[in-house]
Amino acid sequence: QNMALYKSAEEVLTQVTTYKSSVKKSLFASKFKNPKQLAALVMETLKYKVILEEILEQTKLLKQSKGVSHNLALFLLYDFLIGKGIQCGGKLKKFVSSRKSMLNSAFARMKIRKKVAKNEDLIETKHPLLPKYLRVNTLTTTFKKMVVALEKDGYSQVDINENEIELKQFSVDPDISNLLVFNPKTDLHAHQLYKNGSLIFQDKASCLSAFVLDPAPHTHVIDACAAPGNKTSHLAAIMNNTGKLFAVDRDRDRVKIMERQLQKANVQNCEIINSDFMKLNPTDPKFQKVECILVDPSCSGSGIVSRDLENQKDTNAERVVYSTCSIHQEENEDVVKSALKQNPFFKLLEVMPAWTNRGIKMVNYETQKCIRCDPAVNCTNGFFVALFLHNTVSQ
Ligand SMILES: C[S@@+](CC[C@H](N)C(=O)[O-])C[C@H]1O[C@@H](n2cnc3c(N)ncnc32)[C@H](O)[C@@H]1O
Repeated sequence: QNMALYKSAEEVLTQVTTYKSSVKKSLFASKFKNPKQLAALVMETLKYKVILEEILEQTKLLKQSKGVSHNLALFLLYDFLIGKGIQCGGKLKKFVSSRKSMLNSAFARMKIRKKVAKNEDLIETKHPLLPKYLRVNTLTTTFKKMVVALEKDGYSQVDINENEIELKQFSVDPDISNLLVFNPKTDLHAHQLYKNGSLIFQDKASCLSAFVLDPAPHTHVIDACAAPGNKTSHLAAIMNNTGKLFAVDRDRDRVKIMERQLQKANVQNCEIINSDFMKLNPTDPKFQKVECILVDPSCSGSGIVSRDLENQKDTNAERVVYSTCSIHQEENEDVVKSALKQNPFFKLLEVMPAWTNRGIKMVNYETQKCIRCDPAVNCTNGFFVALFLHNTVSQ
């Protein structure tokens, strides 16, 4: 009895760790008869996940288990060591109780090592700090001038792992041009180079969208969900203020912020359009030369991409980037799949082949051509980027 509790918790965690859903959504979708009990077990176990993983590793528990998965073992360990005790009988209870002393002593050793008396003190509340990324705005300065200015100010350029950068040091990002990496505690908000628009705070993940779209100089580009304009000014920098940028956003307040930001960044090739992108008329003559579109919506629940791409039957769009700051498959690969289904005249192009963290492969769809970012793996915020190319365009 109550074996179903652990099995349901295992299902929830598997959904979450394979990026299929969020904790809340998969708890909600679970059919387990006592949702409160399930939620409590899942949430409590997640709090201790890091140390439970350590115990799993040290005791090599999974090597001795038949039919107990990694995720299931986490819940059993939580309940046995920290929670209410194992809440079921049968195989699972036996699995744990026959290893009682080994587990208890591994847990005791860990507490001594970490110098904690209470279980609560084992909870990892601190997320690892991400490095601070600043993009050099080539519309107001050059990369060389920026390096000289920073060095003059006591910063030294280093060539080390992004996690090891100290205060007053910076490195050049190996993937994205004109991106500098600083220690997480660096604060340049009061610095002249930030105030005059030469340095723009922009996480590496967020720089990937414009970098991947990579519009050639003189092209016409739509940034469909543009405010507050970080990617817009990045696009303008890549195009060196040539061609034409349409920065669209439906939120008036955010558009106002964008106006200021674009001015500060010396963006000169941009027309701001305060509108729902879906309501734009794709046959409007002013969009006829549009070749590239960047879609960076706050939430893809609206299925915005599929319809965006459909709209493009009437324009000349060749390259479309879809990016999100979500790690969930339903907002990423699932959206890409349905966009491709509805728009067979677009195909996926491989984004940054050397990037190892790829999109989740889906049957019949090459979603591994997309890329993902993960705080733990890539030292950036969570992110997803897909690049679509019109079939008629050669790569
Ligand atoms: C993630 S933010 C964009 C961030 C921006 N690309 C940047 O890098 O600074 C999403 C934006 O999409 C806008 N948005 C969402 N749906 C939209 C739609 N249908 N038409 C226009 N803007 C939309 C929101 O108002 C919000 O400002």
